[in-house]
Amino acid sequence: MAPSKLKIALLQLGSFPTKQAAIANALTQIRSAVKDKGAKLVILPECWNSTYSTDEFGRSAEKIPGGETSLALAKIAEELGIWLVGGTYPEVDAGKLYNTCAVFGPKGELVGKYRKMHLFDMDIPGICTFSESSVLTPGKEFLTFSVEGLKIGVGICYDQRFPEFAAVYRQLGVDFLIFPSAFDTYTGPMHFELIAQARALDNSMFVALCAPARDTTKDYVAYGYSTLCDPWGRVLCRAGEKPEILSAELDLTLLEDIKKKIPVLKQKRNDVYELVKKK
Ligand SMILES: NC(=O)CC(=O)C(=O)O
Repeated sequence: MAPSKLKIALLQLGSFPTKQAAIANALTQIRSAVKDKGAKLVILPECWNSTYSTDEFGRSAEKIPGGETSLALAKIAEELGIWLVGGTYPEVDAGKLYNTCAVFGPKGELVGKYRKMHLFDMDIPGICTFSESSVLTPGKEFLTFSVEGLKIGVGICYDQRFPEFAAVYRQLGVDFLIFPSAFDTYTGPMHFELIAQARALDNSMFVALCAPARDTTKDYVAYGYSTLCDPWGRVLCRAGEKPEILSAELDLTLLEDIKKKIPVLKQKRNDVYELVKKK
């Protein structure tokens, strides 16, 4: 029988002047999440090993697998025997750049990679203008994997704004949707927690948003406030602005509980409307 609990940790990582220093810090935090908090699944934030900027993507991009970040993450996943959702770092493949999340299993194997599907093109004059689509190529593939019977899906930050995206993962049988994320300090307070709760409740699933810590010396100031919601849409825990290990135990019995008590997933009117995943 599949276990009814799963210990996880969201690492809200601070920023560092070099990629090597960011990797060294991530390895220290991963060890602590596993050894001190007992996490079996560890999640890293969006763009945790470089500056989040369109100029930087090309400079720090690497091959996945094979690049230095992937090698370090694969090694620590194997050493600790954990599942590791490696946050995101820029990937280069056949001359194209992607914002990619690599997932590693307990033998250090690459379980799969997910490339951000919806690129972050926001224009709020005087506050935040960002155009990922000016340098990045969007992904097209969903990524799912299972940990102790729990089916998990991966999205990245801006993807969470698209309800259909999470609904497709629901159709694929996903019960835990993970988004490495880096909202800014304008949209973060308005939308971050609201979206996490909405996606969790819409789909009767756990939702984790794992963000970098706030660093006000950067051009793009990440909001922080990594958040975990349960299938009832309740916030189970949230971080503050600073670096933090946010650890939690998922009570997997809540999945069946809400599906039984509020059976909206069974009551979709597919005779009237329908969501279709292409391919
Ligand atoms: N950084 C993102 O991809 C998205 C974001 O910050 C927002 O939607 O707001």
